Amino acid sequence: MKISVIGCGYLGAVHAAAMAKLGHDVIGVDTDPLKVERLSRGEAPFFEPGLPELLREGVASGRLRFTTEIADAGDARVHFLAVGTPQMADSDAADLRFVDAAVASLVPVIPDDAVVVGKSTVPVGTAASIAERIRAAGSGAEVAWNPEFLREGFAVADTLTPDRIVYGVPDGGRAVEVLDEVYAGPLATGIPRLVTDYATAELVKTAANAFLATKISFINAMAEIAEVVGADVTQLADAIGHDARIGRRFLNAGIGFGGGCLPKDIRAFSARAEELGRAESVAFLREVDAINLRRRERVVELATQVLGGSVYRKRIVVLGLTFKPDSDDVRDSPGLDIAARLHGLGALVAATDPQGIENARVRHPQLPYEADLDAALSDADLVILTTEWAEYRGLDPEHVGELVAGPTIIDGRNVLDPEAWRSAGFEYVGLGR
Ligand SMILES: NC(=O)c1ccc[n+]([C@@H]2O[C@H](COP(=O)([O-])OP(=O)(O)OC[C@H]3O[C@@H](n4cnc5c(N)ncnc54)[C@H](O)[C@@H]3O)[C@@H](O)[C@H]2O)c1
Ligand SMILES: O=c1ccn([C@@H]2O[C@H](COP(=O)(O)OP(=O)(O)O[C@H]3O[C@H](CO)[C@@H](O)[C@H](O)[C@H]3O)[C@@H](O)[C@H]2O)c(=O)[nH]1
Repeated sequence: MKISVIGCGYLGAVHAAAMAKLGHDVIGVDTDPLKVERLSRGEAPFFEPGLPELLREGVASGRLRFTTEIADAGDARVHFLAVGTPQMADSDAADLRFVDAAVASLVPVIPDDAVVVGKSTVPVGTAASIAERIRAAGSGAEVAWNPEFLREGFAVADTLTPDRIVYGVPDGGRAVEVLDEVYAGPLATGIPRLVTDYATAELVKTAANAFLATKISFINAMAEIAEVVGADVTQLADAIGHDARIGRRFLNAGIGFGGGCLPKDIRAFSARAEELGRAESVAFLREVDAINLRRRERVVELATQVLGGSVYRKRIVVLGLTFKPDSDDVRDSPGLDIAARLHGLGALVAATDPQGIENARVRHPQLPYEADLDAALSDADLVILTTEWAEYRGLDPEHVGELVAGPTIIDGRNVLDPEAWRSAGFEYVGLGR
């Protein structure tokens, strides 16, 4: 089937390449000419494991093309909307200007039998209002909402073999049939598919991210208590996680969640609930956000403590600037935020990351970056692990001990073996343990 994907960022580029892998004829549309140029050469414009191979394969097969011209996508049967929905600069609400612009550019170039499929994460009510706009413009194109649940770092596998596929569709339309054809490959393997209305589909996505964020803040709240009484939050998580009703996943306490999704999505949900007169229904999400942001302050507090009362002029190496490993994404990254806070307090920060330095530099040009890990560690008074990249988890404490000036490490993700670091002469500080 001929498919277009509008917006080729972390979500859209992967979706476009995955649709080509499923055998479809795909055109990706993005307003950023540099991104389109790189994608057209089969190169990934960001770091995502497995994506370069998929892009190269798709472009070489002739089934995957990219353009800046929306008109080039006019003859596609299905148009996936995958543009960004960031937080507004001056409020918690989602900024829908890219969605609005994408729809406005699309409507004049598509025929009446086209299906416009939203994948971006939007406030509940958006799909219905887009459908209304399309009708008002005199187009017969149908709108469906098909939220995306991929995780960065696992985006390719999550797209090709998702846990579930959700369609929000209008009654009596053709979208279900068309989407079943798009996803025939994954559906044939037995992946659950749920068909519902627009509002439910939009809320499924928002609710999923709200639940995940709540789970992380719950365990971080337990970490705050554990810190006071000398308990170990990782053992607590293991113990409660054995209860299948609770589950161990997403119970890793540490410096909290970041990224281009969970933080802005819970805030947008709160803002939308307020508009709907239901602020109190999700008031707990404000607390989830507050607990999460407190973890960053806590790390600065711990750094100050272990350095004898001040970080001023102390050499601190921050290991990890991306919001999670196996991604170059630094949007709302706790590690980068902590590095910037410490720098602001006069610490001599060495900020390092295997993939994120380039993006971090754009957001925080004032920070000193050091790409070489050993050079970053040299003469440090304090090491802080902020992103659990494999190379940081696998650090040899003896080797690090030879490089640093002061053997103290704050394990912001609780992923290191405290005993191994203590035996190498380090003061090991975990979060909530
Ligand atoms: N990143 C993820 O892991 C992920 C997962 C699930 C859902 N989402 C949701 O998907 C959406 C996109 O997120 P992202 O992380 O890919 O964002 P992104 O910023 O990486 O990508 C958005 C892309 O859209 C392009 N764009 C903006 N306006 C356009 C227009 N009018 N026409 C064509 N292209 C346009 C931008 O140039 C950019 O390349 C968001 O709603 C997000 O919440 C993201
Ligand atoms: O136990 C945990 C698990 C995660 N995190 C942090 O939470 C953040 C988000 O992690 P993750 O959810 O794996 O990353 P994303 O790629 O942002 O994916 C989330 O956001 C996407 C965009 O909406 C959704 O599609 C995914 O389903 C949802 O998991 C990261 O900073 C992690 O370090 C923790 O602190 N503790």
